[in-house]
Amino acid sequence: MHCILEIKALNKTYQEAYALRDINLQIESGDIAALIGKNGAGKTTLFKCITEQVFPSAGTISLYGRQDDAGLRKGRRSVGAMIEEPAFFPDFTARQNLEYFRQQRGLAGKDSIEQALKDVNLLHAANKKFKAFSLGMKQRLGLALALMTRPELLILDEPTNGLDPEGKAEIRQLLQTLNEEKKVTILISSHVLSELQSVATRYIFMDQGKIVEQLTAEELLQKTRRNVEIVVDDSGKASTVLEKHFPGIPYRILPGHRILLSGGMDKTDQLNRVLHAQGVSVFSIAATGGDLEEYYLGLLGGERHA
Ligand SMILES: Nc1ncnc2c1ncn2[C@@H]1O[C@H](COP(=O)(O)OP(=O)(O)OP(=O)(O)O)[C@@H](O)[C@H]1O
Repeated sequence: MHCILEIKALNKTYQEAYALRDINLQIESGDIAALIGKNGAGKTTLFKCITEQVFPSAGTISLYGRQDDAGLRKGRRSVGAMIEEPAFFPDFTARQNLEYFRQQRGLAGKDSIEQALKDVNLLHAANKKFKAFSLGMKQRLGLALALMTRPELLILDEPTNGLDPEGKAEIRQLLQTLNEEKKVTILISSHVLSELQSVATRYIFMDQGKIVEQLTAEELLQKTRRNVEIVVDDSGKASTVLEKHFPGIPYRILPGHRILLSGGMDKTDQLNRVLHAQGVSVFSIAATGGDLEEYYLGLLGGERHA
């Protein structure tokens, strides 16, 4: 693991209004870092600063340890981005569209087109006109364009926006494959936490231009783990033991000899020991993951997303 991107004390103002305020951030190679925040939180502006589509008002950006102009220019060649919808030509095929951008951007090697189409599972539709694509296919073609430079860091601004659940799952699967097999580090934004929770390794929560919290996926899970589920041979006997020895922990008996405790995360060893000592066989005892969406709403407020 090494640091690919480092941002220090970054500010961006538009007509004196802060779009970004004192952003400090590090992205390590191998991360799938999810930038989560409501509309207007500053996600797109941050991405545009990294890709030099807008200029920061203050602060520094380093790519691969370099923040000088030449170093940043070199580093940006290893960054692929899909920030706003690329303006594909409706009457061009997928392949023709990519060829147009390959020439426009002066990218070497036509094989980059085939590889990018393959990476996003669009080879079968390479000769289909863009206007005949579904929204999910359009998004994947945008992703292919971002992948044509074989980036080490991929920046994606709400790539699942407007997609149906199947389209969202497809993009998630693609990102996971790119990350695991091609070792692409990914910085991705969304305003829906639940969309990213199965793939992200790190969460960066933004609100009103500021980073309000940064957590690894593991830390987020720890924070939201509240319940303990126990599987026993005899739930009736187990409930008697719980009431006698752990009167402060509310519980519910579930089908399949399961008992769900509201709390007790710090007492799993003790629970195990006491139940065994009282003649109850414990087959498993585990913390259950909490509701990450709830955590996000608690942190940032706002509406619940599906
Ligand atoms: N070109 C601009 N001129 C003036 N203000 C801008 C400009 N671009 C963005 N802003 C403002 O900066 C703030 C951050 O916007 P930004 O688009 O970065 O948020 P976001 O988190 O990406 O939101 P969304 O989820 O809606 O894309 C907002 O208040 C927005 O109105």
